[in-house]
Amino acid sequence: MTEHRSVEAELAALLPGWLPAQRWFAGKDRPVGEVRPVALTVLVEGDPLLLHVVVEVVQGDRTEPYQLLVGSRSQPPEIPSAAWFGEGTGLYEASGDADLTAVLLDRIAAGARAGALRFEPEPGEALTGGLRARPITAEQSNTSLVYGGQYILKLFRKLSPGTNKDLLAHRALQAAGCRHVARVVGSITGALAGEPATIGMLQEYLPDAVDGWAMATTSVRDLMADEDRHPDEAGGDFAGEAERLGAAVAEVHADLARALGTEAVDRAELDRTVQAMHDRLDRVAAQVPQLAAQVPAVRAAFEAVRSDGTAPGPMQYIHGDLHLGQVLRTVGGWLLLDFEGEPAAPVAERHALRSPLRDVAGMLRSFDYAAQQLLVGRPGEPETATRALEWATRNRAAFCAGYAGADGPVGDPLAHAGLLRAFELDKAVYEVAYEHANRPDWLAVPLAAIARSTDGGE
Ligand SMILES: Nc1ncnc2c1ncn2[C@@H]1O[C@H](COP(=O)(O)OP(=O)(O)O)[C@@H](O)[C@H]1O
Ligand SMILES: O=P(O)(O)O[C@H]1O[C@H](CO)[C@@H](O[C@H]2O[C@H](CO)[C@@H](O)[C@H](O)[C@H]2O)[C@H](O)[C@H]1O
Repeated sequence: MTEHRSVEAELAALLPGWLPAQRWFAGKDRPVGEVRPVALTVLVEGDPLLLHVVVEVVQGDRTEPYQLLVGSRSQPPEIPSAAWFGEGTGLYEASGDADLTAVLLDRIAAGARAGALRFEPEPGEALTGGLRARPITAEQSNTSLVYGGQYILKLFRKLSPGTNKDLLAHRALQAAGCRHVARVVGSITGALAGEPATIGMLQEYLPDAVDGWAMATTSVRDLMADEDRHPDEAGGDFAGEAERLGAAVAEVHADLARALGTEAVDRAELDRTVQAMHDRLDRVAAQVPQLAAQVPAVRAAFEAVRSDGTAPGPMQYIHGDLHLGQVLRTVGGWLLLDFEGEPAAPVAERHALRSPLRDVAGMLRSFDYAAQQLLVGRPGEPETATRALEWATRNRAAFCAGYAGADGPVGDPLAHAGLLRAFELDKAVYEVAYEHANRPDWLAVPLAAIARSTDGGE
């Protein structure tokens, strides 16, 4: 068995090289300096060994805590090579080791404790233990494990003190009787600087659900397969689903407002909102030179919000990073997932009350992405580009109609055109930074959207 002290030293040496390659690592914008293991909890003792480890990642003047599951065993497990922290070290990220991760569900079912970690079922939940887990392979900001097709456990990678917003929003919506979220059945709480901090959320798993991104991009492909048809004539038309999705988002907004409260917007708040959009634009333009040409026009769209006198409706808890990959179509309707907000946003910002129009703007951007992703790496196909725009226009309109019809807190989103446009541009600016750091090939998608919007082309 490896001594835990030497594990700490090995992790401190290996993680600065390993962390930046992880999809869920949120600090890709600057180099990793020191990585300090600050809390080790033994979950499985002996050989194999499973440790829960909290590390502090130092990047210049920024220090952020992340969690890892660290495995070690004399018989190497069958796990992807990328899970090894370094060649020949014997230490690996253990979320893919099904023999070890079973213990997490069992501990939640038992309401167990381990060091500072508290494993708890939600009140009244009787959970089935003894299930093996497989990690979800999709690109994610966190790591999720599916237990026997029954439960899904999300391990939040970047940690923050208090109840994670995803858990908080899910619990509030569930208590409000909302039919558009998956049931929360348990949680894991750790400690950060002596304060409780959510580290995991267990939910019912919906095995037959399909995510909105897969459905929408299938519809786009179907359209492209027949060049004589328009989106409303294609067999795979998505507009009915887009409209139902709009209604689901409006209902979730109404439930969040009822459950967690609202705040009226005054002039000062509107000014802060506009200033925050300018500030983000400054930060992103400094990192991504390709944005430079659009900056003046984007600024003008932000300023128009100040002068056009449209109030963004009451502020409330919102989803915060809504896109087609965050919604699941089940036989019973649409579900919204992952209420954490933008992965890069500081925790106070994620919990801040905001205009629900931001979520509408996020989803409208996503319809644009679903259409434009086909053009990534295929410039110079004007016919395809026109048809992609047609698809996006139809589905964006259907989404807004669904939202308006379900009487969400802002009524008809299109009645707030100036603000909606500003929020969409602000989101696209965020996406420019996101793509620049994570998927440079896709940078053209938000850049083209900004160009279209500021040329008055949308
Ligand atoms: N309750 C669920 N049932 C089925 N699949 C789910 C469920 N919750 C999440 N998923 C799947 O897991 C993926 C990642 O979930 P998400 O909450 O967005 O994690 P992350 O915060 O890591 O992005 C989703 O895109 C979805 O495919
Ligand atoms: O789902 P996450 O919380 O990890 O969100 C991050 O990653 C998303 C990509 O996976 C990113 O979304 C952007 O790309 C999507 C297509 O892949 C598109 O549908 C979204 O509209 C677009 O914003 C998201 O911005 C980021 O926070």
